[in-house]
Amino acid sequence: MKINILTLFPEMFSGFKSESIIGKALEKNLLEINIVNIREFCYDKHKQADDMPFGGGAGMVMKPEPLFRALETVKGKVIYTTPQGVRFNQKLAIELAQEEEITIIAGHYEGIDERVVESKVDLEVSIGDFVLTGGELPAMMMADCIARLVPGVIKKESYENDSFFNGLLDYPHYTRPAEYEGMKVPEVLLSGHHKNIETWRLKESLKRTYLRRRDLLVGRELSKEEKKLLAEIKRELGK
Ligand SMILES: CN(C)c1ccccc1CNc1ccc(C(N)=O)cn1
Repeated sequence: MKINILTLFPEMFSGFKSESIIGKALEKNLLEINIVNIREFCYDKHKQADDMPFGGGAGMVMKPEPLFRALETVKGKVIYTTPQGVRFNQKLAIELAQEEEITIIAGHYEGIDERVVESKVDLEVSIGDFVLTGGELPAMMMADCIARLVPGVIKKESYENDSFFNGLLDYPHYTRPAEYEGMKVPEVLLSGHHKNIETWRLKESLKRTYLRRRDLLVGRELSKEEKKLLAEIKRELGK
């Protein structure tokens, strides 16, 4: 899979590409992340990437020419990160991870000229209802979320236990020491009894989802076991 990111600030992506899981995945050529510097496509003397808005008003708008030129050099579905977009989520990440190549435009200033959106952008995506100085962090977040779904980037087991993978929030995690500052790890996790551990984890996931994100339970089919555990949870909570 290849992810192109068009940006005026390529240096923002150097750590993202060199460190940790993404860094290793790129080393192993499991995927490709191609950072395209929009500035290189500004052919005028002052390399102007933005200009004043027609109709007046504060702020600047990213010029269409450099973006059209930069888009000529990449392929795949074109995504534009903007507060006006559809909400990014794991489901969309999974869909995008099926693509051979995608291109993400990281906007700046007040955004990009609408003619680029109308004629080149396939999907406007928002990572949440808040405003950032630029689209680079949203682009990085989306690339991270999509990259970890590419086979080989993370171990299959941990992907299968992802929050949202089974439609529930994740269960609590513990590691050594077994007791710290007087706080003990739940006994069942030390028992080596895999079935009991699996049941405890499922119940904790259900409890957390029920308490923190009951909306996630609305659209979700519950297995017989999950229904039983949820009934236990409600009794225990006295709700
Ligand atoms: C400057 N702004 C407001 C802007 C306006 C239009 C496009 C891009 C930007 C860059 N900023 C962004 C981008 C995305 C998100 C998001 N929620 O996904 C938040 N902020």
